[in-house]
Amino acid sequence: MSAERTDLVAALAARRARSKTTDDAPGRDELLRLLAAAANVADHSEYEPWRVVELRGEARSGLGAALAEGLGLVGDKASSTARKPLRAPLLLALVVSRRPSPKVPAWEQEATAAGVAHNLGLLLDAEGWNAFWRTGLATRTDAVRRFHRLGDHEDLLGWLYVGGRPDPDRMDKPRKPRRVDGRLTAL
Ligand SMILES: Cc1cc2nc3c(=O)[nH]c(=O)nc-3n(C[C@H](O)[C@H](O)[C@H](O)COP(=O)(O)O)c2cc1C
Repeated sequence: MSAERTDLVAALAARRARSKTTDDAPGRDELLRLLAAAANVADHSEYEPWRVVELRGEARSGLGAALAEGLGLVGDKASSTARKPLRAPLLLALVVSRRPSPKVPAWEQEATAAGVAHNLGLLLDAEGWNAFWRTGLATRTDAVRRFHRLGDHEDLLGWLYVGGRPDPDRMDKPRKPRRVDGRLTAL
């Protein structure tokens, strides 16, 4: 096995979602570079049924308000929900953008979009950023759809909360290897 392939296995095994971030975040050029690699997924008929929306600065407060509205919250509950997107400097909204097709059903297009999202999270992690995929009960509410300007053929898959690592040189405790023996069966 080549060294590059071994690195990929190690990067996947080491990936973890860390919630604490600094205010540092990857810029647009870095995101485009990582996205170009993350987009290299299995994609039936190459519909590219996905897109990603960057939310920085005030846009995160707009999302917070939409989350509270989507859940019909008022008062303190609305305020605490509205603060949630401020936990990271950059949120990447993950959108499945389906195309009507007799050949490639919706679930296949969703699998492709989810693949891009997983890849992007992994690459951000491997490049030293924090990336935490979050959703919530408000994710597919009308208020949140409107905020992201989704079309009728689109749905959110959640957000990657992205930021810097407070102490990049600190080694994480090695995580227990995933137990997968019962998940690989044969017929
Ligand atoms: C579609 C999706 C939605 C998720 N939503 C949340 C969420 O809202 N809150 C949360 O704590 N974890 C959520 N997670 C799980 C975290 O992203 C993360 O996987 C989990 O905290 C375990 O950490 P790990 O990825 O390092 O194993 C979600 C994962 C996926 C794939």
